[in-house]
Amino acid sequence: MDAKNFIVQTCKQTPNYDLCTSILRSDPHSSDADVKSLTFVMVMYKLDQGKRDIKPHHQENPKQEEKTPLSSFADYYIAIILAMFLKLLKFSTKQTMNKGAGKRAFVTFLAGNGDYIKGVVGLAKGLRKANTRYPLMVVVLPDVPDDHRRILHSQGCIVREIEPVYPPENQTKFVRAYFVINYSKLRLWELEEYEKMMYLDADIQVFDNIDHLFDSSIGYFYAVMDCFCDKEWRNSPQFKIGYCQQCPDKVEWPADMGLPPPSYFNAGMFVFEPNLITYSNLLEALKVTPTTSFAEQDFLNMFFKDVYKPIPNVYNLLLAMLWRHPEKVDVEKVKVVHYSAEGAKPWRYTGEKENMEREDIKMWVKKWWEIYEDESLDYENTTENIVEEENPCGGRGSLSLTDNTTMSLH
Ligand SMILES: O=c1ccn([C@@H]2O[C@H](COP(=O)(O)OP(=O)(O)O)[C@@H](O)[C@H]2O)c(=O)[nH]1
Ligand SMILES: OC[C@H]1O[C@H](O[C@@H]2[C@@H](O)[C@H](O)[C@@H](O)[C@H](O)[C@@H]2O)[C@H](O)[C@@H](O)[C@H]1O
Repeated sequence: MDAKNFIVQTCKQTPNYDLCTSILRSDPHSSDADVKSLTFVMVMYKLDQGKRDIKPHHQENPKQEEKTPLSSFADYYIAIILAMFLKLLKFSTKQTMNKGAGKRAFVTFLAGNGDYIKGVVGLAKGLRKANTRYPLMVVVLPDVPDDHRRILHSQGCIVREIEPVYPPENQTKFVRAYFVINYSKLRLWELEEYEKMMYLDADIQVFDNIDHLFDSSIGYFYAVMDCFCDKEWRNSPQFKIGYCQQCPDKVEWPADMGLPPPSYFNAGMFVFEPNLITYSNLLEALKVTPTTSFAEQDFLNMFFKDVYKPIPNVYNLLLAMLWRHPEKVDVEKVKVVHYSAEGAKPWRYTGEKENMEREDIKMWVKKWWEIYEDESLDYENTTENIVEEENPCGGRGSLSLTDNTTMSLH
């Protein structure tokens, strides 16, 4: 924000906009000042003006009775100015603090003009039903059509366009060709206006409030451990020897293969802190990292391996766990379901694919549809979209000397 606009924005918070802007613009120091400096300019002007106002009445040798009223007036005058200073300082601190401090949001990713839009709408309604306090941002690639964007807006989503991120040219075939678009998830770290975010794939549904995950300690990357048992892992050393991190004692990792792989997370759900330095490091690392079967998921596991903290699978139940590791699943406690198994996408579900005829799969698909089709969960039918009453006092941060700012000069 340029200095001129900064002065305008700052002076809008004071009781006398015109006086404020004329004072600040008259001082050469204002050209590149921040709010605190602008406040200082204001205070010094007022104090100086106050002395001038008082001076003409001030005789060379004021009579004693005159001196007392004048000095008490000066004290009162200074009290007003300093009260303004403190209020403006508090306002400016809040402004500084607002840059990402405390701001939180869920975020999902949408690419193409296909049917994943239904997944995002379902997710938006599920989060609403779970009474989350936080908004859902949808980062969209340029190929997401306007009508899909309109749908997202109509469901109360924050829609943010991002440019795709592509990995270096490489011969590796991804397990699914479209996984190449998932490298665009790296743009999430650019969202520095937020202090902490929770990423959720569009094929995820949230059935219970998980806001508490935002309170996790900073400096770590939180996600649920994945499973290596699906045939899509057939080219991996883990799959070839029947090893899975979900049951490390079932098939021990052979000593002659070195150390077992570090804990590996599913990249369909994670809690992270947007940060431009991390973002830059991610893009730099991507340039020199050969691509692998699970695309950005493999890359993110490599990049965050030293700060990754596994969280319980109730926060991202991969449906394949129901038949791969049923002993690790407590259905009653599940909060988040990830419809990642082949044939499990609710909006495409036919029940024909392997394991899709299971009763528990049918139950989870039915629960997804119940939310998706619940019109009471549409943004337009909820109280969220009632515009907040304009603050009769002129909005947040308005500077008013009548505020209960008490100050002692002693
Ligand atoms: O055509 C597509 C394919 C994928 N995605 C996004 O990429 C995520 C990961 O893809 P997918 O869910 O198919 O992977 P899975 O979790 O099933 O492995 C999806 O959830 C969507 O958010 C998308 O927006 N459009
Ligand atoms: O681009 C790689 C993807 O890798 C992950 O999906 C995989 C993973 O879960 C495997 O373990 C399963 O076997 C497989 O079916 C599934 O597609 C993420 O869910 C997705 O968001 C995305 O990062």
